[in-house]
Amino acid sequence: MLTERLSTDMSQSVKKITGLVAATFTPLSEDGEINLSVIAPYIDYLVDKQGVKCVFVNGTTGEGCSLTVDERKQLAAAWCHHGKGKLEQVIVHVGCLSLKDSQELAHHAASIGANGISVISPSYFKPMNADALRLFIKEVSASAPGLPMYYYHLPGLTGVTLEAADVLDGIEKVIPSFQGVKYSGMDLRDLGQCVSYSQPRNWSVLYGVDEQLLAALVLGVDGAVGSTYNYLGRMVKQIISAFDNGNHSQARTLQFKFMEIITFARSLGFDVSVNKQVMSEVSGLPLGPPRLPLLPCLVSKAQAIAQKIRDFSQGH
Ligand SMILES: CC(=O)N[C@H](C=O)[C@@H](O)[C@H](O)[C@H](O)CO
Ligand SMILES: CC(=O)C(=O)O
Repeated sequence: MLTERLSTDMSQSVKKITGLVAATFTPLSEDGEINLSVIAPYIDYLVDKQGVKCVFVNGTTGEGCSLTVDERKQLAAAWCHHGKGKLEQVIVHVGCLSLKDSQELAHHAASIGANGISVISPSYFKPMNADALRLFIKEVSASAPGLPMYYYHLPGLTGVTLEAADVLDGIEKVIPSFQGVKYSGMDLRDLGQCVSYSQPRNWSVLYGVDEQLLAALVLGVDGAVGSTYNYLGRMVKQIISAFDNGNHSQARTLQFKFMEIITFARSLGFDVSVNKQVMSEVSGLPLGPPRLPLLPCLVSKAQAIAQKIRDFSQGH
């Protein structure tokens, strides 16, 4: 009964996610095991050094799909536990190829006090149409009916080309806990349609392509989830403030500088592995190597990118 009431009222009672959400990296030890001892200092770094108080755990950046269900539970629990009183939102990504695994992770996320869950489309057997994907998300949500559910749209990696706006259409009728979308696609028309559908429903639309955030802000997204907010959170907050204050030329100047960093990083082969090493270099946190099939990155590469980031942060 309580769950039912919660679910029905959810979209009005859940606070929108605004501002920046860091998509966290997963610390591994040199022998490839998850290294939970880094989570507490990692949270302090995000809050104190970057002013970022929301995290998205076990997503793309966190190599979620390369981890076991048990590892994902341990990581989610550590983020929730150490984040208590420090973080505002811990969103746990629970997407897996197996519905059962996703349900287990959703149920677990509710039991550890996560603030929300998110799910990516299965990508081996792909949903045939938006109905099939909505059904999958619904079945995951049913394992954590009291937790806000955010659809994670990432066509570039899943290969699922359904438009997010089609997935959202009518989804509130099947999933009472549905609360928005993390949009990591490039299609601004589809993104705009998601914003326009979400606004009257009080859902959150979070953008996920950091280097073109400004375009998404113009379209009215509520916030952003990204890997680079781990180490460029402070800078990107300035882009958002400039935009909010109507100082568009300042917002553009900063976004262009940000693009320059990403362009440089891409010229060196920027992937999650390089990104993770960059975060280790900038923050000093020992995040360790990535897990196969990602290959460890040359430290000199990450150092070159980290230097660019430092120059940028110091306003050069
Ligand atoms: C595919 C992927 O990992 N996207 C990240 C999150 O959505 C982004 O934060 C990118 O890492 C970032 O925009 C740099 O290209
Ligand atoms: C970047 C992002 O949102 C993710 O790592 O899942």
